[in-house]
Amino acid sequence: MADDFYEPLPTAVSYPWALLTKLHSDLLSSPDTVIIAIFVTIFVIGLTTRLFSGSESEADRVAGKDGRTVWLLPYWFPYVGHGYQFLTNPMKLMREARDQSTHGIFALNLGGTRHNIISDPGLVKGVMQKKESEVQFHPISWWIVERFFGIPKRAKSKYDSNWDGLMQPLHNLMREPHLSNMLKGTILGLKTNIPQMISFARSEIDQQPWERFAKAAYISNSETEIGLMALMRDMLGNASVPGLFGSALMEKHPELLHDVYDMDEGLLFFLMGLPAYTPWPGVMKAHAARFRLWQALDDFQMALDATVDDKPVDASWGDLDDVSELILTRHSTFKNQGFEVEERGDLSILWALTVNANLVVFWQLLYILATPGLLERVRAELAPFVKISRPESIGKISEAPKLTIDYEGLSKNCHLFKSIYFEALRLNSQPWSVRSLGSDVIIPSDKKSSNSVPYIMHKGEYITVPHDLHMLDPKYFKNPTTFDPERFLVQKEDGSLATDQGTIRPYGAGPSMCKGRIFAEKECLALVAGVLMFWDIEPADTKAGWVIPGQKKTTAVSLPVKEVRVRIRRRRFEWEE
Ligand code: HEM
Repeated sequence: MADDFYEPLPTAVSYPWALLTKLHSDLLSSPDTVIIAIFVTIFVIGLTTRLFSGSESEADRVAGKDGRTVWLLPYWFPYVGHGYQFLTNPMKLMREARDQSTHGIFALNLGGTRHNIISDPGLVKGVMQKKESEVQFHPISWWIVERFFGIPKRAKSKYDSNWDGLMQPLHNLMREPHLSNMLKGTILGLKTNIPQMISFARSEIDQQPWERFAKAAYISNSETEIGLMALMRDMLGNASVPGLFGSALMEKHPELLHDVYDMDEGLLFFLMGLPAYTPWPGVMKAHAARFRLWQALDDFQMALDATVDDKPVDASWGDLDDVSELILTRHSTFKNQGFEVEERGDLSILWALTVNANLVVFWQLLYILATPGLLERVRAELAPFVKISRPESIGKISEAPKLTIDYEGLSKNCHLFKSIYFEALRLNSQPWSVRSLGSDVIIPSDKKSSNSVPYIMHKGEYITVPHDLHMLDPKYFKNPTTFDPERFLVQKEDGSLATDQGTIRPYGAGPSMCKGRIFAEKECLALVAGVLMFWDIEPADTKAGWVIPGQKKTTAVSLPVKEVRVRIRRRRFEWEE
């Protein structure tokens, strides 16, 4: 029989400990309380981490020099740090931190690694002037090349020993006479394609490839409805890819550009190392696109090998005599230095050539069309440099009018038009420069900058410069999210106008800065100028008028969240009046 009178003797343990033990055993005695216990534990860990994780910027010394440590933003969970907020809304996190930091510099903990984030242009300059042995780009570059472009690991030593040889033709993109040589094909493509941009054909089979991808809808023999983003994106790609890689590659692989876009949308998945079978939307699509791109480019490299060796080449490749100096020089390094076909990384060139510039042209054009009164001013500025001449005609049949574009003249003399290009880049690009630290460093600020404080960072940490953080900073740009066509116009001492890019860095910074930036500027200006002078464009929804869509952030230049449908007609030229 149970002893109803039995009571345990009080134990001698201290009161708080007994209370905690009792609380713990009470909590675990029912399933609901297990859940509560988990939440309480998470809350306690979060609160403790939040209280002790941040660190103020303090005076420090490295290699005999004085400086300050970087302020670390407090976070809620150990190891994860700011990782969750960074993945879900990096700009919100960084904008708020930037606004709280004294000198446009702060640190985040991302998965256990410390990232020093810089937006102050003076400090950015200081970082970019450091030697590669201290502030390193190479390890990051190889990581991207391997993970994103899928270059096999085994090729690393070949890339290490041939890095300069492979980069040289890219540096040539910024030097004459190479630049003009390499631009020739693209400009020729634009001059040919712009007058034929719209076919006014009812049937898809008779439409241009860019019209099909942009979902052209026949309205009449002189008017078409079409998606502006998809149209502009492919118009540039259909000139620049044949311009550098020769015309056969895209003729044989008409889906090539769209495979690049699909692969680009999977950038994060590739960098996270997700395999193709990961059950997550977009992963398989990105892998499949990358696979097809490698197949196309491997075939292309084999055709170049055979041409150089005077061996038979599949007739569909033609004689490949329109492949640019850039691609041929890299091919000769790949071939002569024993790179296997599957190790040759020109996918990176194809990607860099197409993903950013192809979207900038859409934003440039849209801003010009959507801003009241701007189109007329721009057309007046462009008129001396874009000429459209009467076509040859035999009887009633006539060719398309001929277009000539003085692309040098556009860059040198069309200041309003160029200011709009910079403004489109400022508003819609999110270029980042990332470095790892090979030793403890002290980052000085630019002497001209208002901030003269040098900062100390330690070996193993990272420096990340999200240039958009500066490009949208109200301290530097008035009404930073509003399009201002004249933002980059300056008046010279003699009263004439010029364009000044100022402190924006849409092409990144330092030694890794975009090698295609001059090429990009010229092709973007040429396409938009040609289209504006040749075609009349109106919003498809005349009631709603022009609407600038929100931005979907990508690797560097944003996509619109929604396509902009427009109606296009050919302009009437003076000989038709
Ligand atoms: C408006 C269009 C373009 C924009 C906004 C742009 C932007 C960028 C950015 C942000 C970077 C990384 C910079 C860094 O790490 O600091 C980059 C790198 C690069 N871009 Fe561009 N780019 C454009 C067009 C082009 C074109 C047309 C080419 C021609 C092939 C090109 C070739 C390259 C190359 C080769 C690199 C790698 C440079 C290196 O690692 O040394 N880009 N670009």
